[in-house]
Amino acid sequence: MRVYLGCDHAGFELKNYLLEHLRGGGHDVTDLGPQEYDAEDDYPPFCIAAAEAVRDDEGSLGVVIGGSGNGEQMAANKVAGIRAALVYNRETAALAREHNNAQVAGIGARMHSLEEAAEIIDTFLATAWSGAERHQRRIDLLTDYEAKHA
Ligand SMILES: O=C(CO)[C@H](O)[C@H](O)COP(=O)(O)O
Repeated sequence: MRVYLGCDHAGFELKNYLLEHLRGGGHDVTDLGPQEYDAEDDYPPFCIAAAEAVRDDEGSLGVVIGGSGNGEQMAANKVAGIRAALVYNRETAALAREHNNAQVAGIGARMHSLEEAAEIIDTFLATAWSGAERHQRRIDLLTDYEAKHA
């Protein structure tokens, strides 16, 4: 799986942990930064860059990481066509793929151990979109709204 990562200072350690963990698991992982720890940095540019990379690479997935994952998920969702879901356990990670066909997971590094976060992200990456008609219908309604703002 091609995977794009972005974070802020609060997610920096987990981002680097996931980079090694996912590469060790055979994933093709691209780090959209930051490359250096900066306690004053801001998550939007890094998370938007990760979401844009996913948008431009059909079939890839992204992970955006912060303290809570909330703002990171919001940033990713600003990229047209991207569905980013906050994942906080294995079930929400699986449902984000099965029901929402989310291409990006947001996760809070302050909410989990490194190992637990890696398990959640492993689940997100390993779970397939169900393709169920009712879920596609709901996604289509979101896509329509995004296109028309009405
Ligand atoms: O989770 C986040 C956004 O949703 C950020 O990582 C968090 O707000 C950073 O906080 P601070 O600047 O106090 O370290």
